[in-house]
Amino acid sequence: MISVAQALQLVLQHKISPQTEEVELLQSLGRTLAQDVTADRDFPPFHRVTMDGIAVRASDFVAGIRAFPIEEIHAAGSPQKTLHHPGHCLEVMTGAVLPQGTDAVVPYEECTMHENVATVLAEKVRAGQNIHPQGSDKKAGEVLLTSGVKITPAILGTLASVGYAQVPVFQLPSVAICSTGDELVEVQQQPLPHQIRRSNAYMLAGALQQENIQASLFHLPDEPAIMQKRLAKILEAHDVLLLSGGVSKGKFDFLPQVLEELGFTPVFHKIAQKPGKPMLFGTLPEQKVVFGLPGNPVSTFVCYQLFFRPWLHASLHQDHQPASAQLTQTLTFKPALTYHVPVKLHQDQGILKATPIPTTGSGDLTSILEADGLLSLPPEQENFAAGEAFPLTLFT
Ligand SMILES: Nc1nc2c(c(=O)[nH]1)N[C@H]1C(S)=C(S)[C@@H](COP(=O)(O)OP(=O)(O)OC[C@H]3O[C@@H](n4cnc5c(N)ncnc54)[C@H](O)[C@@H]3O)O[C@H]1N2
Ligand code: MOO
Ligand SMILES: [Mg+2]
Repeated sequence: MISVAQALQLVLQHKISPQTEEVELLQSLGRTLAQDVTADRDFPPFHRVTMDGIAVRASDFVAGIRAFPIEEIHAAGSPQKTLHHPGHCLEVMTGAVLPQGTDAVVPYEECTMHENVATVLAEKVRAGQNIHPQGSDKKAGEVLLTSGVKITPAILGTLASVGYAQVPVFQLPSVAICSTGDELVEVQQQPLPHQIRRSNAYMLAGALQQENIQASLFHLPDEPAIMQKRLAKILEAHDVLLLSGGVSKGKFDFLPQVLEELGFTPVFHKIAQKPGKPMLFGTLPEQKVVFGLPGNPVSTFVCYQLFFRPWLHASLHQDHQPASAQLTQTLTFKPALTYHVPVKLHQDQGILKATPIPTTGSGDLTSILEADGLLSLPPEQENFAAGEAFPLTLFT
């Protein structure tokens, strides 16, 4: 059986290379930028006044002048004005272009204004004060955003400031989520005593919505001929199959065989991990990718977080930041499997601490309600001490 690290490496080797598309600025939130973005002009584009007050020459103040006749009032949004006479000033508003011939702004709070003369009360006025110099944040042509970043509200603002009404982003794959199993009924149905509702499909659809992907939902009965026919149809319109259930050893776990008949090339089946051991991964003709997630709800979720999400982010050229956290209590786990423990996180004196959430196993969906992520305890160890740090996967 392959290790978690080997499985991840194989999954990442099958990342796709999406095309780019342009979307409207507001539609780009949460998407992945597909191009570097440079400053179209200096940031700020002019010497920007940062306080409402008067603009003067600092040398006039140093020479002893305190009463400055006001030549004009200069609002933000007006073209640059000029100071015509030494010893005079202009009233200026925050956001205005610093008037030519001035080099300091004294706020109203440090002046008295009387009959068109501003008297400076401050003890000091130095050149450059209350001015945001042109190009001091970024110079025209400098890279502001790099391709591969996930677009946040701050990035939206930056894109707006450089004129991106349309934003180049990577196209998202079209994903079909298929639940399998004759014990499953629709959410609105009242299950019979031997049935359950097909919750995995919605959990996966929700996780994908957080990635801006609107997946299509399907259900396959445990009947190979019907499964094959439906999957062939589903594959006509989708790049990725996210399957839940039907991949283990059961007499009705038909997926591996059905996929094979559709031209499936398995990359791996089974990973040395708990939960999620029976996971199946492979490809279909036309570069389609199949994730066969084990049906137990926690296994489904864990395999989504540990393998599908990194695959998606790598395909979209997004960076991945490895994380870790310290166990707060001692654990023992003997099988030679990576043990993914759902944990609740907290900070303690700047250190991220992870407390395992009690669970009855991978069928216990409620165990991940409280969880912030998974701590992955390595297979070569049996005892895990409080205070030891392990790799952490944060849930979305
Ligand atoms: N003899 C063995 N039996 C099992 C093994 C094994 O190695 N040898 N592995 C166990 C592990 S671990 C898991 S995980 C499961 C995986 O099973 P499948 O992927 O085949 O999934 P199913 O058999 O279809 O279902 C398992 C379980 O999950 C429930 N389920 C399935 N789909 C949904 C859904 N959409 N929403 C909610 N719950 C769902 C299903 O009712 C079953 O209870 O196999 C073990 N067995
Ligand atoms: O390992 Mo299974 O994935 O625990 O239920
Ligand atoms: Mg099964």
